Amino acid sequence: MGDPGVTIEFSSLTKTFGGFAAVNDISFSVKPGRVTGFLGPNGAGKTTSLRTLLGLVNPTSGSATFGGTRYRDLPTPLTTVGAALEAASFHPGRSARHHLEIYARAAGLPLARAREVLTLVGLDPFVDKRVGGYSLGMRQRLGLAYAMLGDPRVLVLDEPVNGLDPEGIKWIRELLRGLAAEGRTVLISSHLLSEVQQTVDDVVIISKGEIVHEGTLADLDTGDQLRVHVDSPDRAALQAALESAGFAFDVSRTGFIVRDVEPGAVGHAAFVSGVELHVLQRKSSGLEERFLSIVGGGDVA
Ligand SMILES: Nc1ncnc2c1ncn2[C@@H]1O[C@H](COP(=O)(O)OP(=O)(O)OP(=O)(O)O)[C@@H](O)[C@H]1O
Repeated sequence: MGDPGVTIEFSSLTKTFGGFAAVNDISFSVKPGRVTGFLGPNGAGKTTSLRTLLGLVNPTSGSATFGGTRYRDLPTPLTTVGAALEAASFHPGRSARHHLEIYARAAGLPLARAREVLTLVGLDPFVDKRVGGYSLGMRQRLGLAYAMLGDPRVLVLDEPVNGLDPEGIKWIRELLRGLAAEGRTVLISSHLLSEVQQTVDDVVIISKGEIVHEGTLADLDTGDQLRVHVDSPDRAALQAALESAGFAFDVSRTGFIVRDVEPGAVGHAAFVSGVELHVLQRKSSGLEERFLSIVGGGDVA
């Protein structure tokens, strides 16, 4: 795109509703050229943060800006920021093309742009169908088409993967990665890390209105704890072997989960104690588990 791109800045943003802090003093930035996942359980404060960013809610204190400019002060909002906050907010009686032509006209864009973005999101066969008959996944695509209308440098999408089938998830992943590769800033929210983990470069995790983690997806991965599942026909002997090796472990229904060691070390400890093993396995990456441990289970609304 040949420009430096736009950084989204949340700076000490707080939003209270009648004394309750839905968002409490959050600060983070979202860089251009990357897809950033804004993650947290239901009720964590994601939507409130995004609505404040888009000027739909006034902050109690602090700010959320696009390179220092508030949404409402942007000279041409539709060509700077494309947003999709709710999948279901389109009039059911109108067609997708009708909707987008109205928005295109209001923004002074060529009407043909409506058809172009509908084609981009794969709704071409349905452009003249009433939106009322659309599935949730189709409404998601329509929301994305609306967001893309002004060919914006920034995309802000609330739960864009929700309602999409596996093929749709793969499609949106490729689309968003392509848009970021063009130097755009892409911010997407989700309550599940697993839903967006193949899409995002960076993650910002919010829980109970506060930022509890900010970094690359890779940071989150390497922070993962190494765990080994081990079991023996003689569990008492295995437990004694683990204790004498000084390992930290938990007893599980299916044996023992040993923490912070390689499988080889566990196997060796069993071998020197003469204990037969029938399970010796590194536990899977557990990125989602790490996410859940960071959000501390969160208050699920
Ligand atoms: N207008 C409002 N008045 C009072 N409380 C609100 C209002 N909007 C949000 N809240 C509360 O603020 C908290 C954060 O809500 P928010 O919708 O931002 O969370 P979220 O992370 O987007 O969750 P979800 O994924 O369920 O939308 C919740 O406890 C919610 O009940």
